[in-house]
Amino acid sequence: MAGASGRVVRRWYPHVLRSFLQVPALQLHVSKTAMRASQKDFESALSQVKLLKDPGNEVKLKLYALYKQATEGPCNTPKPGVFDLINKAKWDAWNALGSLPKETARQNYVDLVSGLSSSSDSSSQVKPEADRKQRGYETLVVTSEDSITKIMMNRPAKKNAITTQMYNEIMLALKAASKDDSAITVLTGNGDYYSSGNDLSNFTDIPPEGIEEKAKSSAILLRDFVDCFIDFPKPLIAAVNGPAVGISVTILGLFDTVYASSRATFHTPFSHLGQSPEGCSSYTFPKIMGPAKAAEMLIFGKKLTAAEACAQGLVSEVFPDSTFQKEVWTRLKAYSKLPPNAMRISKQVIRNREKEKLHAINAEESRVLQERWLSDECTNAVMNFLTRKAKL
Ligand SMILES: CCCCCC/C=C/C(=O)SCCNC(=O)CCNC(=O)[C@H](O)C(C)(C)COP(=O)(O)OP(=O)(O)OC[C@H]1O[C@@H](n2cnc3c(N)ncnc32)[C@H](O)[C@@H]1OP(=O)(O)O
Repeated sequence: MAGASGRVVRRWYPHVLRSFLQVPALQLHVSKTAMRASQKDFESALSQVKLLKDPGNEVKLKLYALYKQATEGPCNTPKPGVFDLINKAKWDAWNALGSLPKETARQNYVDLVSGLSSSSDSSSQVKPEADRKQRGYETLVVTSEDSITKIMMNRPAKKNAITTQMYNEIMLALKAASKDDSAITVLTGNGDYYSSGNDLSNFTDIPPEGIEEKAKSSAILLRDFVDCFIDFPKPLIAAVNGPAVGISVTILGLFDTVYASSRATFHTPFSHLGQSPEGCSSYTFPKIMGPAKAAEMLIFGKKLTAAEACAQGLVSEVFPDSTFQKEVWTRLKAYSKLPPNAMRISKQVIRNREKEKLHAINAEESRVLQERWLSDECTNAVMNFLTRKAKL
């Protein structure tokens, strides 16, 4: 037991101490302004600190140490025992200030509080939309706030059908989100639909090399797209704001959590389109809901309500449509405050066991679809959709 507790202290404390000593305001020399903080400034900083939002343990330790040094001088109490973790951390922080003069400690305390107040003012301010929105996306709105990166599909007039450009932009946004400082990433849709799946007009853009080349490049795009979801390292949440079709449904099996509006439906009409399952759904769906239920969706195109999808394990929770946004974002903001490394590692432990398998399944599904796209069944179904209005 002694060994275990001792190890915890040794591993985290030097980090606290190091960062404590690196803060310029706390360095152990008398700065030009060090003698200027009056008792009044110090008292006002003491009142101000109570109004700040929680600055985190490291900063609280720094504040504690400076307060003690400013009011009592060098550390003068016995060192707490090794298992008294909190008091020992406080004692160590104070003791590390050595013989720093009381006036300097008072000034450093005032400087630190003043820095915290200005950064807390700017972080609580509602940032203008233009600042939060990441530039460079035409089919998405990508924002990062409250440790959450939100990727919103943004073709509401086309029910967020996924064009080649949107596939590419989603991949870019996921790659950027995997490296940014957000804790969690959310995919959602703008408007009444989550997404109507693959934009069927993708199939009309045939290159001079012919239809085979189109099928080949589409299979590569599909495989790369799904790979991004398999490999995404942080918790990935779908906020399914409305009906979802095709590939927007199948990839849900690769998300960590799926929240759905009560208005959402889940539909994979692959046979109707002369196509076959993708997004690793040939593996994830039978695993999630059992083979019989999966077959009804993937072979017969049965549409599920949100409640049915939840009962079958594809959806984590359903919220009434009228409160969907409010309830989901409140929940997500709470989750985004959990320790990000622990969440990442938990996801890795869950996902790594299956990663290789998922990549192999993705490759196989993409290969089969490449052939399907060249079939008469598929060509006719896509033509029927694209000419349906002309026929009316
Ligand atoms: C690189 C390739 C990878 C491929 C991966 C394989 C992926 C497979 C799939 O995703 S299969 C699923 C494909 N999706 C569909 O089959 C859905 C087709 N759309 C519909 O059935 C309907 O549009 C609807 C039920 C989604 C909505 O119906 P309704 O409410 O009546 O609205 P409209 O049909 O009038 O739609 C409005 C507007 O949007 C256009 N649109 C909607 N979905 C798509 C789509 N998937 N592809 C292309 N265009 C779509 C629709 O044509 C209307 O456009 P308009 O106003 O006429 O210009």
